[in-house]
This record gives sequence, C-alpha cells and structure tokens, in this order.
Amino acid sequence: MCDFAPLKNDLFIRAAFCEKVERTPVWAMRQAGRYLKEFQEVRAKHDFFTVCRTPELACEVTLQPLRRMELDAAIIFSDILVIPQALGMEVQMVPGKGPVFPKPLANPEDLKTLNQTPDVDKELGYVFDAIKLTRQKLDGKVPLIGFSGAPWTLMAYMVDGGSSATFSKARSWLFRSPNESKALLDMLTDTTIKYLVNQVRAGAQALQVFESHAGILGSSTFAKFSLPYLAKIATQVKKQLSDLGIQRVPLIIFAKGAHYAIEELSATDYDVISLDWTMDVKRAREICAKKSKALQGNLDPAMLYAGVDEICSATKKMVEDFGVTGHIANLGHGMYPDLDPEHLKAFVNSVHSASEEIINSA
Ligand SMILES: Cc1c2[nH]c(c1CCC(=O)O)Cc1[nH]c(c(CCC(=O)O)c1C)Cc1[nH]c(c(CCC(=O)O)c1C)Cc1[nH]c(c(CCC(=O)O)c1C)C2
Repeated sequence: MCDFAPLKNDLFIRAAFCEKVERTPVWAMRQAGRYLKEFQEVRAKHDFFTVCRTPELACEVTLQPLRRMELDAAIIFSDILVIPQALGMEVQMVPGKGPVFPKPLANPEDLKTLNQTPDVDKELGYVFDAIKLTRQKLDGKVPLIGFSGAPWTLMAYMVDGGSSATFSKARSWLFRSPNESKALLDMLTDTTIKYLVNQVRAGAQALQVFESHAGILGSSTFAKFSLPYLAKIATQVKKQLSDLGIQRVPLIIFAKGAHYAIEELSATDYDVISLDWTMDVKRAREICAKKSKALQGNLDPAMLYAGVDEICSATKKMVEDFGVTGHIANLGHGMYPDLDPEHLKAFVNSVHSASEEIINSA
C-alpha cells in the first residue's frame, strides 16, 4: 500500500464504527454528477466511460463537490457497470437513456461467452489508479469511499440490457434457470470480492455495495438470490484484508427497497446499513442497535426540490430521528440531475448544525 497523508477528518469512519463524534458526518450518493455544471463541462468533452477510465478525469470529478461544500467523505467516480465490462460485455452510456448493453445475456448459454475469471488488476487497473491519485490529491481532507454493484443488481443489467422498471428478463432467469442464475451470481461475487479488496489496497478507506434493485425481488427471492452473495462479499472482503494485515475499513450495504431484510442485513458482516427514504428509521434503529450496526441515510432526494427552510427543518428532524451515535447522514438514493447544488449544500450544513446542537447540549 502507498503512504498517504493521515486523515484530518475521520468523522465518517468513527460514525461507521459507532464511535463518538463531534458532529454527524454527511455525504450524498451521486454527489459527483450532472447536477454540477463543472461536471457537465467535463462530460461535454469526454464520453462517460472515458472519464471513468482516465484517472486524472475521474479524480477531478470526484473532488468537484468537495470544493463546493463541507462533505465528510468523497466517493470515487466510476460506475457499477465496469464489472460487466471486465467480464467482456460492451456497455454504452446513452445520453438521456442511461446504460445500454448492445448484446445482453439472452439466455444461460451466453454465460459461456463471458470472461469468467478476469484479471481484475489488468481489466480494472484504471479504477485503482484513480483511487491512488485521488487519495494523493485529497491529502487526508476526508476519507475516500470505493464501491461496487452487488451481484443481483449487476445481473439485472446484464440480462435486461439496461435500465428497467421490472427487470422481468433477469427475474425470469431466477425462476426458469435458478442454477445458471446462481452460477452467474457466484462468478460476480468472486470478481466483486477481488475488486473491492484491491480498491482498499489502492487506497479506498471505506466500501459501499449497491444492491440498487433489491426492492423488486421480495423477501423469499432476496433470501435466495441476493442475501447470501451480499453476506459472502462482506465476510470475504474482511477476511482477505485482515489476512493482508490491512487495517479494517467500514463496509456499507445499500439494499434499496429491502424493507423486509433489515434484520437479515444486520446479521451480516457489514458495519453500516444504508436506508432509502421509504424505510422506517425507528424500526431500523431498534434492529441495528442490537447488532451494534451504524445506519446511513435517508432524506428523500426529492426533498431537495423544496425551499431551503423546508430542507433545513426536514434535515433537523432526520438527524433527531437517527440520533447522533452511529449515523452517517445521506440521501435515501442518489442526487437527481436537475437538483440545485445550493440545496444539497443546505442539507450538508443543516446536518452539521443540527447534530452539533444536540451533541453540545447533551
Ligand atoms: C454520474 C453518473 C454515474 N453513473 C451514471 C451517471 C450519469 C451519466 C452521465 O454523466 O452521462 C450513469 C448510470 N449508471 C447507472 C445508472 C442508473 C440506471 C438506472 O436507473 O437503471 C446511470 C444513469 C447504473 C448505476 N451506477 C451506480 C448505481 C448504483 C447507485 C444507484 O442506485 O443509483 C447504478 C444502478 C453507481 C454510481 N454511478 C456513478 C457513481 C459515481 C460516484 C458518486 O456517487 O458520486 C456511482 C456510485 C456515476
């Protein structure tokens, strides 16, 4: 591992491990992105995956939101779909439409066309280079989060070929071809473990796994086709990092829509359970407190369309609902492209002021 500057602001790391903090740390999913004009300027000149694959550009857009507001963490600019690319699939980012796979997995026979055991360092070395460069540039300002998509969410895109409200093709695999689905999920799990371990070796100081399409599974399907893979990723990443003598890093799981699985997720090796805005904070707190898990979330991103005063009062309520121990403030999902950056700034500042008020008055 490289030598990097020590962390000046470690609130995010302490909150993730339920340690004492002076104020609640805050960041936002998709904090780098199209809602920032400086991001759009970069994108006007470079294709989406060129930004991901060019460490200087990925580093630049990672740092952009930190120049505007007092965020307590950075997240490396990349995409979850770099894993299907590493397995040999073509992915295009089509403006106004999102990701498109020209040749999705049409049937289980197509699994044979994948590069099932990719050389992660070779195929995804550009991500590790971007992480190293960004750690250097951050100079210890705040921690850098690495991430990956969870196996089911990746499978959903690989089979359906792009965004979908139902991912009915991928869900049909789960019931028509459960064994082949499990083989694909196993392969994605193994690659994800290597990918996440190497992100930490490159300099990532925390990891988030995005199971963005958990909500469409339902509890029994989630229990079969998502949870075991999520659990294995956390256990194996922790074990392999510890075998390498690397200091523990917080692992965060964001299983969007998995109301039914908070208890099961709290029994895995993740340190932080991230809630979307539809989830009940009180219930999640009760469940997660028993397992000493921290929580992340969960302001409705659409709340940022409201006026600044309303944002501040909703944020204050959110901070009170979560409490000031073991909470990383965030939105319940990513920033929307037409949100006003000043409104995100109001959210960030309110998290800080509301939590400081609670802590200082205790
Ligand atoms: C800014 C951006 C990203 N990806 C995409 C965009 C917009 C495309 C553009 O600039 O043209 C396409 C891009 N990539 C993807 C989508 C979603 C498509 C869909 O809704 O199905 C889009 C528009 C796939 C994707 N990609 C990601 C997820 C999981 C999080 C989530 O649920 O939103 C998913 C599902 C992760 C992701 N993707 C990105 C980050 C960067 C770091 C940050 O948070 O600032 C991260 C963490 C970056």
